[in-house]
Order: sequence, then structure tokens, then C-alpha cells
Amino acid sequence: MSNPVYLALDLPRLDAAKELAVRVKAHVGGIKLGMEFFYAHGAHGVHEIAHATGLPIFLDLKLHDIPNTVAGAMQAIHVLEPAIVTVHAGGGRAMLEDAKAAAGEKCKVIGVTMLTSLDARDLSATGVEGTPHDHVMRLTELAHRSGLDGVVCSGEEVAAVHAQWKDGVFVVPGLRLPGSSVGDQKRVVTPRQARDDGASVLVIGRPISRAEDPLAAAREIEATL
Ligand SMILES: O=C(O)c1cc(=O)[nH]c(=O)n1[C@@H]1O[C@H](COP(=O)(O)O)[C@@H](O)[C@H]1O
Repeated sequence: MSNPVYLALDLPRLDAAKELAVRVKAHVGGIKLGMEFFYAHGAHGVHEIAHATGLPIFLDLKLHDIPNTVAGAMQAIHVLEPAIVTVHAGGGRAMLEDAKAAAGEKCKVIGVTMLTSLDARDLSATGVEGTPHDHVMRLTELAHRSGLDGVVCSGEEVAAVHAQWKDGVFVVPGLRLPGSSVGDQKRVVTPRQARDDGASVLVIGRPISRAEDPLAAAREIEATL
């Protein structure tokens, strides 16, 4: 089975990001490039990391706009050949359908449900009724009906999401080994628990990128899976 860990390269400098990716590439299955990286280094940065590692690229742009704008953005990134791209599931059915229709043939379009940095209080403060679980399940159903390939959710919901949508791609961030710092994440589980509960992709950033020895940290996480 291929390694489900995607390293989140949330680093401001391209040379440092590239060095880290090359150092740990044998112990991860792919690289996730998000807003911090893409806004700073754009298409050039994506090509650099893809060529340096040879690993699949998950372009985590979390697109959320009117359908026409999101479809245009999806078309603009074809040239980067990402394996996975994210859009916010809350963008609504037309936006999700148009995003999928505009994506490259081999690109999985994944809907972000409820960010792992939010908890029940945060959700209620945004005016959404119900529990995080209810909200994730509602947005998962919308993403499924809109033709997306899967969703991003926390490890607390992934078992239920998997039970509802058997052949989806389920991306789980907010992962920590026991006892390590959670930082800004609020809905957190271990990588092993997320995998056992049906996650297809495990997104891991700071536990590797901010470790004193990133290679040892990547190996330690891999050994738990
Ligand atoms: O879409 C994501 O990847 C994402 C969704 C989410 O709900 N929570 C979340 O943390 N992420 C991303 O996953 C990564 C988690 O980073 P660490 O907390 O450092 O492991 C970051 O790059 C986030 O942008």
C-alpha cells in the first residue's frame, strides 16, 4: 500500500521548502502546497517541488468564489497537473459542479467541510446550527451529490464520512502523535487512528516541518501506520 502521508510544506522560503521535501521524500507519499507556498512562489514553485521530489502534488488552494471564477481558476492550474485540488464545500452546488467540470482529467477535486482549527463554539459563532459532526455530514452529502471526488474532514468525523460514502477520497489534517503540540488545531487525532477510520490521505505539516529532525519525525510517523 502506498504511503498515505502528504507533507504540508507551509514554509515561506522556496529553497528551505525544497530541501525539506527532498530530505523526507522517501517517507511520505506526496506533497501538499497551500496558500502560503502558492502565493509566494506560484507555478514556478510548484514545478520546482514536483521535479525535485517526483511525488504527486496536492494543491490546497481552498477555492471559494462564484462558480465562473472558481472554474476559471481550475482551468488556469491544469498546467501544474496537480493530483488533488481543494475547494470549500460551502461554496454551494453550482460552484462545486463547475469546479469539477473544469478540473484536469486526472485531478481529484476535494471539498473542505469544516476546518480542523474550529470547534463547536466557533461553528455556532458563525451562525451554523448543530454539531461539527452534523455540519461535516451535511457538507459531505452536498460534495457527493455535486460530483466531487471526496472531502477534507477531521479524524473525528472520518469514520462516519467513510460509512456514508464508500468510494470517496477522504483527506484528514489535524494529525498529531500523542503528547505533541496541537498549535491552532482543535479537532485532532493520531495519524494511525485517522487511517484506521478510513482516511485516504493524511496531511501532516508542523509535526515534520518544525521537528528538530524532520527526517526522524517522518520516519516515526510512518512507523505508526
Ligand atoms: O485543506 C487542508 O489541507 C486543511 C484543512 C483543514 O481543515 N485543516 C488543515 O489543517 N488543513 C491544512 O493541513 C495542514 C495542517 O498542518 P499542521 O497542523 O502543521 O499539520 C495545513 O497546511 C492546513 O492548511
